[in-house]
Amino acid sequence: MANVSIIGASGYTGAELMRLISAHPDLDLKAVSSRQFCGQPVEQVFGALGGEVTLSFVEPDHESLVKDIDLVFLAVPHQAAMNAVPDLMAAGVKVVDLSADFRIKDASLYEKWYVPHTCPEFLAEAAYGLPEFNRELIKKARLTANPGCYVTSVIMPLIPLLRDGLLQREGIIANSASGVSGAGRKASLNLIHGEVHENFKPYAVAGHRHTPEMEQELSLAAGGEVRLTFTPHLLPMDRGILSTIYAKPADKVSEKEIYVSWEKAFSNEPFVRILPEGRLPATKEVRGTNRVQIGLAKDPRSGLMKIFSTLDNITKGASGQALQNANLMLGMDEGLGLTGLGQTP
Ligand SMILES: NC(=O)C1=CN([C@@H]2O[C@H](COP(=O)(O)OP(=O)(O)OC[C@H]3O[C@@H](n4cnc5c(N)ncnc54)[C@H](OP(=O)(O)O)[C@@H]3O)[C@@H](O)[C@H]2O)C=CC1
Ligand SMILES: CC(=O)N[C@@H](CCC(=O)OP(=O)(O)O)C(=O)O
Repeated sequence: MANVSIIGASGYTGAELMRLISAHPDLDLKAVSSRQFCGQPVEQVFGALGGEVTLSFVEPDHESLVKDIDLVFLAVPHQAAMNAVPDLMAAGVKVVDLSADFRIKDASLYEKWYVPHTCPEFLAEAAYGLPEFNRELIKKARLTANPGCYVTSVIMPLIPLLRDGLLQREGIIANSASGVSGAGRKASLNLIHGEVHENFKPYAVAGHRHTPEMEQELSLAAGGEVRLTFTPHLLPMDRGILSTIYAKPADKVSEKEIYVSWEKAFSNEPFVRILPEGRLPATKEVRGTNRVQIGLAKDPRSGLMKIFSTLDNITKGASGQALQNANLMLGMDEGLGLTGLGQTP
């Protein structure tokens, strides 16, 4: 049994962590923070957790979030996370950070896309929390940087193919669409029902901040620089991401070779499913699960490979993956608390 706490538990990823941890056999959730709901019982804010999570929210600096705690989930916006990390490290707790603050290894690149980094001394030791490719580092880490939601959907299918030299490094295009919960639970005019419902639109087209994170991990896999074109879109749904990725195969590479590479990388991975030829992923099939589903089709006219990847942005895109990482860091079975299936219609 291990004791855990959540800083930023009144947001979407924090609430999902509470939902998942309440079904985890070996984690005891001891404290959860929110400034706006401080003092209120969790079930008053999230009715769905009634009877399961009996805690009340505390301020983010409350000692119960750290004292006798083995691992803290930081489910706060970037910058708030890096402000908290030095004290958490000094207190000797393990941390899974769901924000972007420790994902990008180069502090100047981070500053270009986000804000100046205030504790770059922790960047080198932070494990990049994609267990399918980084399991051994995560097991030993005291700080894990949980990947971005779009990033997980895009790099999961591409890493093995770039490692195996099956795709050209130039000209990869990823078009992704996300449900609105990807933007968090804060109020914002462009996220109200009247703006989002019955609407579908691209955003951040000049450059989304997940681009450098994707390029960092893909370049590592390819052993050389990868530059990709990424365009996010806002979908009128609450959860889910579907990424459609276009890539040029390396000389004469067939679909069969792509499937063989995926089989090699993922056959023992419980949370990655490669769909058989002819079947394509759909967001509902992974809703509420920790799974990524991946499909493939070759365009016979252009010769491009079309790769389709779907996940739930809140689960495998954030809190489910965070729990998978926490299980590893605490020496537990990686899949504990994460076995749920998606929806049939
Ligand atoms: N939503 C998603 O699909 C994904 C989100 N992420 C990342 O996960 C993190 C959380 O996202 P999400 O849950 O969507 O965000 P929300 O906006 O829904 O929630 C943010 C939480 O952080 C708390 N918070 C905000 N500012 C501070 C602060 N300065 N100090 C302490 N607590 C603070 C808020 O509560 P209160 O203000 O009451 O204290 C709230 O509980 C972000 O870094 C996000 O980028 C990553 C992948 C996917
Ligand atoms: C729909 C939507 O708005 N999605 C968010 C997802 C990014 C996110 O959560 O970003 P970090 O974890 O990298 O901070 C966005 O595009 O900003």
